[in-house]
Amino acid sequence: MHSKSKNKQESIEKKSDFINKNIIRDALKDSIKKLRFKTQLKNPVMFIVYIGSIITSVITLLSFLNFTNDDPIFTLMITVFLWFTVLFANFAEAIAEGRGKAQANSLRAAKKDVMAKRLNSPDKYAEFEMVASNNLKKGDIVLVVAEEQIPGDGDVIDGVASVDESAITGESAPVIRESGGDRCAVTGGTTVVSDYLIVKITAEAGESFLDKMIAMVEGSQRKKTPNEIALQTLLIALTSIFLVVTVTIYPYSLFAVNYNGIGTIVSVTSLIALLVCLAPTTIGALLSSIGIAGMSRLNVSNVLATSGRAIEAAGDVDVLLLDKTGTITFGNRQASEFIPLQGVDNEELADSAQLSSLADETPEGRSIVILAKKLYAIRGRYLGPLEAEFVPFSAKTRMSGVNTSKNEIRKGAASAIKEFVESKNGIYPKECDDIVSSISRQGGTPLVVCKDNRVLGVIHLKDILKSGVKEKFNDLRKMGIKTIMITGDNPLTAAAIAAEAGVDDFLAEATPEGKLELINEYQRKGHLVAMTGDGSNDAPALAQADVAVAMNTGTQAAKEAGNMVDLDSSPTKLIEIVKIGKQLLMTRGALTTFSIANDVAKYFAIIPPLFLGVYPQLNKLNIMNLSSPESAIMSAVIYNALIIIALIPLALKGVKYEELPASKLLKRNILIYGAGGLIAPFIAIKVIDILISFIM
Ligand SMILES: Nc1ncnc2c1ncn2[C@@H]1O[C@H](COP(=O)(O)OP(=O)(O)OP(=O)(O)O)[C@@H](O)[C@H]1O
Ligand SMILES: [K+]
Ligand SMILES: [Mg+2]
Repeated sequence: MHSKSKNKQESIEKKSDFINKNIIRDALKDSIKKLRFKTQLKNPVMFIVYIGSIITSVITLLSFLNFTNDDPIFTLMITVFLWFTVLFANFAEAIAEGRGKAQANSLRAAKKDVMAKRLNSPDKYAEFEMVASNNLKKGDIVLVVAEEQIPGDGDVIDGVASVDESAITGESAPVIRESGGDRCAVTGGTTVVSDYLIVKITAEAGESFLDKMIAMVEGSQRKKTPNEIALQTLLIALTSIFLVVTVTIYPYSLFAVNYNGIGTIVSVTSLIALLVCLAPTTIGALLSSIGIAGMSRLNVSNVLATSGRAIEAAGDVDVLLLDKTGTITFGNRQASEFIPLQGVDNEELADSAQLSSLADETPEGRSIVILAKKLYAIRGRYLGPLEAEFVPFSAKTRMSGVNTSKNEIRKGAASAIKEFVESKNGIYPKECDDIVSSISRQGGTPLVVCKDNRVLGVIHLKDILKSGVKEKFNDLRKMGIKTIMITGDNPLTAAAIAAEAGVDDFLAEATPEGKLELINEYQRKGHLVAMTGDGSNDAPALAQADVAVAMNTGTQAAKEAGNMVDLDSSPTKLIEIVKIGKQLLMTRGALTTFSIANDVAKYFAIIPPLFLGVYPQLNKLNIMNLSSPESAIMSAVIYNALIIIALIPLALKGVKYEELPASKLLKRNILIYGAGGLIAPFIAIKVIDILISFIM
C-alpha cells in the first residue's frame, strides 16, 4: 500500500514538472515554425500584427535605402518589436502544447509493437499463430499469458487476470480484468501480470485508446470551443473597429496638414503601431494557450478529455449523476450466501442458482457457480445446446437463467422474479420479501431464484464502497453541486448505499433509458449535468450528459459514449474537473478584461505624440509626459509585446481558484484584472520610456 501511493506521487510529480529545458527549447523552435502564413491565419487578431510587421519591415528597408522620409532607426525598432509580439504569441501557444508533447512521448514509449498469439478458433487455446500487433484486425482473437503485453484494445471473452495498467494510468497496483461484466475492457500496451486472458480485438492499429490518448494530450485534435469562437468573434470585431479608425486617421492627417499648411503627416509605421497597441493582442495571443493548458492540467489529474467544450461545461455543472455499481462501489459483486425459503432444501437452491448461472458470463454469475461449488461441492456441469437454452442477463429484464427440458430456472431482481412467477400463476411469498429487504438494508444486492412458478430463495451479492467518497461528496455539495446516485438495483439497496456514500438523492431500479431520461429532465430544467459511469447500461446517459466521465475500468461502450475518461476510476474526480473548468473560464475572463483595460493607457501614450505634428494643442493630453513622440510610441509597442511574455505563466497555471460563489469570483476578478489592466501599462510604459531616453 505504501509503495503504491508513493509511486503514484512520483508519477504525478513527474507529470507536473512540465516546464523543463527541453520543452522551452522545443517551444522556441516551434515559435519560428508557427510564422507560416497558414498558421497565422488561424488567429485573426495576431494575423493583423503579422501583416503589420511585414509592412513595417518593407518600410524599414525602404527607409534605409532612402526611398522614404521615415526615420530608419525608429521604423526598425518598431518592426523588431512587432515581430517579437508575433513570436511571443507563437511561443505562448508552443509552450502550452509542449507539455502535451512531452506526455505524448512517454505514452509512445508504452506503445511497443509486440508479437501476439492469434487463435484460429476461439475455444482452442493451444492452436495459435504469431502475428505482429500492428497487423491485428478488428475481431481477431488473441491469447495473452502472464508477463505478456496486451497487443491491442479489446474485450476479454474468457479468463480472469490481473493487469498492470501503469503504462497508461501511472498507477502501479494491478487491476482485475475479466469477461462478461463491466470490467471486460482491456487496453493495448498494458501487461498481464498473472493467469491468462482471451481477448477479442476491438480497435485496429492506429485507432487504439493509446493512439487517441497521444493525439489528445498532444492537442492535435483540439478544436475551438463555442465559447472560444464567441470570444474570438468579439476580439475580431474590436480589432476591425480599431482598423477602420487607424486607416481613416491617415487621410485625415493628410488633409489637415495640407489645409493648415504646417505640421507632419502621421507615418504608416506609427499608425500600424497604434493599431497593434489598441487591438486586443494580449488575450488574442494567449487565448489558445489558456485552453490547451486547461486540457494539460486535466491530464495531470489523470483525466483525458476528448472535448474542450466539456471542460468548459464542467465549470458550470450543478448536477452530478453517478452510477452505483462499478462507480461508487468497486463493482465486483460476489455471491456470499444462499438463503432458502422455508421448506426448500439448501442444496436445491444452490443447485438451481448454479444451473441458472452456468452460461452467465457476468462476474455475479461466475461467483454464484463458485460459491455453490464451495459450499455443497456442486460441480459445474456441461449442458449441451439440446438440453438447455440459456437466457442471458440484460439490464432491461434484470434476470438471467436457463430453460431445460424439465424446468425454467431464473434468478434476478426481486421485482423481475415476482413478475415472472406471477405470470405463471405462482405465488411470490411474503417471506421472500423479508429476506430481500434484510439483504438490501445491508447494502447488498439480493438475487431471487425461482424454478418455474416456485420461489426457492435468495442469493446475497456483496459489493464494497470505494474509500473516502463521503467526504468528497461533501465537498461537491459545498461547490453547489447536487449528487444523485442512479442504479439498476432495488430501492432498499440503493438507499443503504446512498446513505453510506452520502449522496444527496438516488434513483433506483433505473433502466438504461431511465438514466437517460433523468438527465434529459434536468437539462430541460436548465441544469448543466455531469454523469459518471462505467457500464454499457450507462452509455446512453453518458452520451447525453454535458460532462460525461467514464471510468477507465469500465466498458468500451461507456468510454466511447463519454467525453472524458478518468484513468483513476474515482467517483469524485469531478471535483478536480470542475475546478479546472472554472479556472479555465476565470482565466480567460480575467485576461480579456486585463487586455481591454490596457487600451486606456496606450491611448494616452500614443494619441498625443501621433497628432502633435497636426495639432500642437493636443499636448495637454500628454499626461504621461513621455520623453519624445518616437519614444512614446516605441514604449507602448514594447510594453504590448512584453506583457504577453509576462502573462504566459498565468495563462498556463490559471488564475487562483477559491471556492466562492461564481458571481463573487467574477466580481473579484474583474476588479483585480480590470484595475490592474488600467494601472499596469501607465507605470510600465513610463519606465520603458525612461529607459529608452536613457539609452538613446
Ligand atoms: N447476472 C445477473 N443475473 C441476474 N440478475 C442480475 C445479474 N446481474 C444483476 N442482476 C440484477 O439486475 C439488476 C440491474 O442490474 P444492472 O447491471 O442494470 O444495474 P446495477 O449493476 O445493479 O447498477 P448500476 O446501474 O449502478 O451499475 C441488479 O440490481 C440485479 O438485481
Ligand atoms: K494590444
Ligand atoms: Mg455500473
